[in-house]
Order: sequence, then C-alpha cells, then structure tokens
Amino acid sequence: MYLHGSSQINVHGHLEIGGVDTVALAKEHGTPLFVYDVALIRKKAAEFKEAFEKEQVPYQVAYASKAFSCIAMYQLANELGLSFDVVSGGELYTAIKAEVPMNKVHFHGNNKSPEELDLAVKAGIGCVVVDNFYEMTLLEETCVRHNKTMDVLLRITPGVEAHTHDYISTGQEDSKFGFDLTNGQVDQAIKQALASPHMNLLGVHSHIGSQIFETKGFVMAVEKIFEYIEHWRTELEFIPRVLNLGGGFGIRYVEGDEPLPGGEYVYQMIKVMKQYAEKAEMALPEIWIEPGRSLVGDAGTTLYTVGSQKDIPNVRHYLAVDGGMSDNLRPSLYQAEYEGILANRANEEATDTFSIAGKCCESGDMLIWDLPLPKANHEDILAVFCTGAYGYSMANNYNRIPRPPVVFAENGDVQLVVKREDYEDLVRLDLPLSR
Ligand SMILES: Cc1ncc(COP(=O)(O)O)c(C=O)c1O
Ligand SMILES: N[C@@H](CCCC[NH3+])C(=O)O
Repeated sequence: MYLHGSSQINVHGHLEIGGVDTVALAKEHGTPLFVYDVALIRKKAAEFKEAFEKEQVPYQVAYASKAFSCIAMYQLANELGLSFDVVSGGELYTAIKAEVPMNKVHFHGNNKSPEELDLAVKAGIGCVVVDNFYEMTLLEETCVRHNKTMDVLLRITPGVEAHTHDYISTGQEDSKFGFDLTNGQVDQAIKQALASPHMNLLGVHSHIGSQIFETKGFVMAVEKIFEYIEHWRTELEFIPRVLNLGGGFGIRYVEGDEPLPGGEYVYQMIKVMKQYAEKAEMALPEIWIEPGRSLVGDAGTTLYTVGSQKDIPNVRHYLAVDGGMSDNLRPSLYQAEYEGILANRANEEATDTFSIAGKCCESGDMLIWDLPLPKANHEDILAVFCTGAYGYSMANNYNRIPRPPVVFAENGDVQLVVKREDYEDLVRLDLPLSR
C-alpha cells in the first residue's frame, strides 16, 4: 500500500490524513468527502520555489487553479507565496473573493469572453495570457474602455508533443490553444502586441500537456522558443523578459507512475535556459511555471461509503460507492487509474479484487477496475487516493447528485472549506413552468 504525504494507519487500523482519523471525518461530514493533506501541498510548493531560489533565478510559481478552485485554496496558495493561474471568469471571481493580490493573477483561456476580460481588466490582474487574435482585439478594446494597460504573455504552441494522454496534450501543432510558432502566427501576434499602446508584452507562454514524467518535452519547448528568439530580436525588436513554461508535472497515481520531484523539472528548465540565454547573449528571462496537479493532486483523498454489491462469479465483483463520475470524471474521461483502501480496515489483507462502480446511470461510471481489497460491506469506507487535482474541480451534478464537501486536514485540525451541496442547491436556479 502506497501512502502519500502525512497519510498513515493509526492504532485503530484507520487511515489518518493530516493527523485526522478519516473514519471520524466520514462520520462527521458524511461521504463522499474530499480530504486534503495541507502539509503535502506546502511541501510541494516549497520544492518548486526552493529550486528557483537555490539557482537564484527570477521566477513565479503560479498555482493552476483549474486543478482545484475554492476560496480557501486561493488563500492557502497565497500563504505559500504562489501566484495564480485562472482560466475563466468564475475562477477569477473566486480569487477576487479570496482577496488574494490581483497583480499575481494570470488569466488563461482559448476563448475569453468580453465580460471575462472586462472583469480581469477592472480587477487589475497581473497579466493576460493572450491565446488568439480575436482575444487581442477584445483585450485592446477593453483596455481602451477602462483606460488601462495590461501586461501580456502570448500563448504559443511550440510543436512539441508531450508523452501523455491525447486529451491532455496541448503543445503539438494541431491544438486548439495558442499561436502557432512555426507558421508565422506568433510573429504577427508579437507585432500586434508591440504596436498596441495598451498591451505591455512581457514574453511568451508554452504549456505542452499534463501528467508528464520526463523533462525532455520542457527542454524541447525551450529549445524551440530560443530558435526564434534571435529572429524576434533582429526582425521585431522583441526580447522576451518572461518565459512561462506552463505546468504538467506528473504525480504518482498508481504503481508504475514515476514522476520526478518538482525541483528536478525546474533545475532542467533553468539549466537549458541558462545555456541558451548565454549563447544568445541575452539576460536570462524570468521563468514562470504553472503547476496544478503536482501541487494538489496527491494531497487529495476521496472517502466513499460502500453500498450495493454485485458478484458475477468468475467474471467480476462490483462494489458500488456513494459517488462516482459526478465527483471524479477522470476514469471515464481518460481511463485514469487510482488506488484505494478500506479506510476503516486499513491493516487487513486483501482477499480478492473488486471493481469500484459509481452510482451514476452509466456503465462507464467506474472509479477503479480490479482493486485488491478485503471483503467489504456497507459499513466500510473506501478511500481513493490522489483525487486532489481535477476531482472536485470537474465534479458535476449528473443525475442531480449533489457535489461533496471538502475539508483541509493538518496537524490534527480539520477545516471545512467547501460545504456539501444539498437538494435545495440543486433546484436553486430552476424556474417553474409559467402558464
Ligand atoms: C495553460 C496551463 N497551465 C497549467 C496547467 C496545469 O497543468 P497541471 O495540472 O498538469 O500541472 C494547465 C493544464 O493542463 C494548462 O492548460
Ligand atoms: N483535467 C485534466 C487535465 C487537463 C488540464 C488542463 N489543461 C486531468 O484531469 O488530467
């Protein structure tokens, strides 16, 4: 059994996270329940930051809040000295509500609406990562309207294919994101941004994908960008002051996943950037990164209560829990794999394999196939590990299932940071038929 961060088995044979008994948590808050190990988030953030600080490189580590967004999480990220990557008006609004410094917010998205840009400009965010020409026009108009100037990065697709699931690979040429580096679009975007009195072009941004275990893709992205830097300098009089290499650093979900420590990705980026900057006789650009999954992914665990079972002899034993694709879309979306244990009988040996089904009306609503477990019954609590990234944030109300609450656990203390939705919440926006 692989336990992440502060997770351990206590004297009662129960899974403990952040010094808190998860069985007690399930009793108090009900299930499904997301539990975050705050100390592990602190550790992950420190790893990235320390790598930059050790190398004395100007940097920003922006938390990619799409991985898990709520007011308390922005506040924690702020406490940890992180900046914030938001990708919608909703994430930006949550960050505003969290009262984090707006100048540390970077706004992403391939189709930002006029209203979203308006909110961003009014709030005075740190920078907009401009994705396309339409957005550039909208941003220009918005800045004119508010008589403001905005720092911008240009999102580019460097033509690097990350080794990961197709749906979470973004750096290849055939991608919906960003300006293409090789076909002249980036040059045109640079010219347009430089010509704008309302945009201050800081540099470029590349994000090659997610759940990446090797540094090669990031190094290749830097190499590709530097291939163009001389051209930008001589032809367009543009030298990037910031190079944002995005996020995508992998985590261990299951045995066989072998991520590097966060600092290792950073060291390799710095190493190659220093080489290329020296060769180009230019000052080292600031390096920005945007980890999401690697900051919060393995810090999150979902607790479920075991319900019905269906044993098909010699075929499969299904074990259904009180959540599923409504709180974790990743298995059905990407065939993502997870590990789990019975939180209340954590020391017991597995006797068989069980396939964990969700409660949604979809055959594809399976959380884990063939998980070794002791024989379970309806009083058992199943803990599924590593659900901290893209779990709650992709949770939904399919079948009108209310979304679970979220607690933060640290040093024996628990804080409820997102309440459980109830049935009233589900009908809050519904209007009766008018006759
Ligand atoms: C632009 C951008 N930055 C950062 C991230 C965060 O990625 P991850 O959670 O894999 O670190 C993403 C998501 O893939 C992204 O699209
Ligand atoms: N949501 C995805 C990753 C996409 C990241 C956003 N660009 C996942 O769960 O792996």
